[in-house]
Amino acid sequence: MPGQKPIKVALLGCGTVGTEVVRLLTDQAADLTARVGAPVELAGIAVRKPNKHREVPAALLTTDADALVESDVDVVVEVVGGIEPARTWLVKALAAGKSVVTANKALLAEHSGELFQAADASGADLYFEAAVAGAIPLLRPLRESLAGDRITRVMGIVNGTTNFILSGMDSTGASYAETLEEATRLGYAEADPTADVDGYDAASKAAILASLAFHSRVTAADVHREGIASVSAADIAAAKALGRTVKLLAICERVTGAADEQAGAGNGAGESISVRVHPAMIPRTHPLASVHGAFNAVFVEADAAGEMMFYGQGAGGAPTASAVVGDLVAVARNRVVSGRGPRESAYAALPVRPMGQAPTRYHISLDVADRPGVLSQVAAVFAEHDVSIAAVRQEGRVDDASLVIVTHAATDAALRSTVDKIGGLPAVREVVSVMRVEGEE
Ligand SMILES: NC(=O)C1=CN([C@@H]2O[C@H](COP(=O)(O)OP(=O)(O)OC[C@H]3O[C@@H](n4cnc5c(N)ncnc54)[C@H](O)[C@@H]3O)[C@@H](O)[C@H]2O)C=CC1
Ligand SMILES: N[C@@H](CC=O)C(=O)O
Ligand code: NA
Repeated sequence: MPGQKPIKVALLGCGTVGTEVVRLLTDQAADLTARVGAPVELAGIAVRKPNKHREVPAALLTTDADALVESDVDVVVEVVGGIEPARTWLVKALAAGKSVVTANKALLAEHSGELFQAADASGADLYFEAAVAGAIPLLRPLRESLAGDRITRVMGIVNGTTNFILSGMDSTGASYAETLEEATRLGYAEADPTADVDGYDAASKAAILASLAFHSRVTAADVHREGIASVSAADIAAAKALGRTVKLLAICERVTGAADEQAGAGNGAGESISVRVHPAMIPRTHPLASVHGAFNAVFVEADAAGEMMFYGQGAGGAPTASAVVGDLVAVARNRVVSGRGPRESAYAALPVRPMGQAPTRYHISLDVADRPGVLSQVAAVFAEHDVSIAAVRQEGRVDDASLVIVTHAATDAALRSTVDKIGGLPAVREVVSVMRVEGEE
């Protein structure tokens, strides 16, 4: 490409991901030039403390991110994280016609409308493959490859830190604190790991996935969220005893039917969506059960394509940088040919169903008095709430018994009321574990 004007890039942030972005841009410079059709040139790297970045060229470092965004760059790559000042930088860059590549799921899950509007107004590109499931190509397949199909469900493990913790607790019996410390050391956890363990990170990713899958604008506030802090060793043991394991799942489903309209949740065409993040027991034979450590995996179901599974590294500096640089190549190539990538597609505007109306299944483990009639008392409470029982297992001990009940699908509200009432029965000594069950009929 002799004589071809370089594509100038501003890099905002140089931490776990940013350092690897610089390394890939340096190591792969010749190949990237060939793929883009022009050299890709780092014009500057905005950091907070330049003396802490000996691994990148000192001449490129600046503490003035605003000036770098306003300079004559073509693309702004943001790997700082958080809402502000990232939001202001990116809106400014897009408004000025600069393309943006970001890994910032928290920002996209709250402000994608504003960012896409700014991109549309100026004709710039907004790409964010790294924001969900790190290295795994997932958003581009949803936005582009499956654009001709009708997606019905997206379900997966999208947070590496919590999967690392849950797999560790399941396989080695390591403590929660030990595994979290290790995940932070390996660069998987967010700057504030409560975003991971409390499910905020997965909820942001679920919002992004649901928006793309269902052509609707879903924000993090629309996502029902439960983290893993309440998952106990007893839950893991109860799961194991029944051939199951516990995973933090992000589930985005298209829900159809007259029930939606009756509940005032539909869109007039009988469709709504359910978007939720919570721990769930899945069978050990389910493909998601074999996803260990910080790996991510996402199942996508579509009418014509059927079932697909995307699997790979969802966190860590180098894997995430792979997705960032892949997006950078795409937006740079678009600029070379004066083209544009796909825009936001939120035309379907499907409403999000409240969690209370979402159909789920429960696994309930109880410590009960071992005397005649207890099982029928418990069963009566299920019947009263119209919750159907799929399986019961009872193991007697000297003067008490362990009772495990698995339900059929029922609304979350009905299941919660059932568990509350059962906990108050005199014959029930303790509700040992309550967890949703996914991945089985
Ligand atoms: N680490 C991972 O595995 C993944 C991270 N991400 C996302 O990538 C982004 C970056 O993550 P990490 O690299 O892990 O974070 P990090 O905390 O390692 O790096 C962020 C960098 O931004 C710098 N920074 C903060 N405020 C700044 C400011 N005002 N001006 C200039 N620089 C500033 C910090 O000093 C730090 O070096 C986040 O949005 C994160 O959610 C996405 C997927 C995976
Ligand atoms: N903290 C996140 C990093 C990637 O998004 C995770 O643990 O998955
Ligand atoms: Na990805």
